[in-house]
Amino acid sequence: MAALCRRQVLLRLTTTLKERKYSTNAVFAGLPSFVKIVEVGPRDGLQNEKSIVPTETKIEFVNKLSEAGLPVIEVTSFVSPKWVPQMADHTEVLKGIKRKSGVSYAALTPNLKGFKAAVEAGANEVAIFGAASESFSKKNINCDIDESLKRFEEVMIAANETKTPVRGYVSCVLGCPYEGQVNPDKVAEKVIERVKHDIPVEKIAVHCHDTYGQALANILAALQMGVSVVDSSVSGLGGCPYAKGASGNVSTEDVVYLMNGLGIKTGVNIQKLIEAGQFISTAIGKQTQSKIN
Ligand SMILES: CC(C)(COP(=O)([O-])OP(=O)([O-])OC[C@H]1O[C@@H](n2cnc3c(N)ncnc32)[C@H](O)[C@@H]1OP(=O)([O-])[O-])[C@@H](O)C(=O)NCCC(=O)NCCSC(=O)C[C@@](C)(O)CC(=O)[O-]
Repeated sequence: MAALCRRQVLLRLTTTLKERKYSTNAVFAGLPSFVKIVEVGPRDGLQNEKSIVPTETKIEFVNKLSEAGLPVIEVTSFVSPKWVPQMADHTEVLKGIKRKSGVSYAALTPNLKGFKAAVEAGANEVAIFGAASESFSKKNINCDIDESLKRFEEVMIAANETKTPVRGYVSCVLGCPYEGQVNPDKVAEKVIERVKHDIPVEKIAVHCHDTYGQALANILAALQMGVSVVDSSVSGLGGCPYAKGASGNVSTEDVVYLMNGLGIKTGVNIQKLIEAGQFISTAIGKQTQSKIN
């Protein structure tokens, strides 16, 4: 009897979530009322594509994402073209996009050389990217963690001078494709709870790939811990060329659908987002990984 009641409650909740696609009331107490979505599709999504996506296609893709209402779009990366040929047209893409007021156009910068080029090309913000795993750090940026921190310090000093906002990625906080489990002392077992002691929770973002189908569950858990910035990639594009076996990011369409269901605002127009996803999926000849299309 009790089990039946629970099922009925769950069914009702599921139906309510579907009906409340555009609701403004948070269904669960304690969740943020607004979530900032950082769209990483043009960078994280396309960096792993085997054939080079034409620059014009990338520009149109970014423009469609801007029109969908995404507040931050990670457009490209200023990394070595020998390491990631797909991002070699970073400057042309950043200079070619139609900038929408209020949108921040971001770029990944592994070192000072990348930072200078990104700012010169018009990046509004940059991202440095380290790892909690020595193996991944070496595979991805060809140096150990200590050396990477020295490079990031140089970027931070330069960014301070130009007043460029910097975001910092820490890869592999929940596990490494080369080392497996990551030492909890390096990141802390309940990572958000631990990191919250040192960094205000509003400065923390989650960036989930969906390799094991756990991304949405992890995002919801993060929101319940006070996080309100979520990275995602339209159509679930992507993966990292230096992370063996990593699948694409959680799809932006799925994240926005979840937020709509929970009554959390994002400012994103889901229909335009779906169209942007269809555009890029067709352009690269891949099926969308999103459930919402
Ligand atoms: C970091 C480096 C550059 C070190 O690469 P390196 O070979 O050790 O660099 P180096 O300092 O020895 O220099 C070698 C050559 O690279 C050049 N170089 C040096 N820096 C740059 C630069 N910024 N842009 C362009 N060229 C650069 C430099 O000028 C030199 O040129 P050469 O004299 O041989 O002609 C390289 O390892 C690299 O580019 N790695 C990037 C790998 C990458 O982009 N991975 C994917 C992004 S990370 C990711 O996806 C994870 C994330 C962020 O999404 C979070 C998550 O999901 O976990």
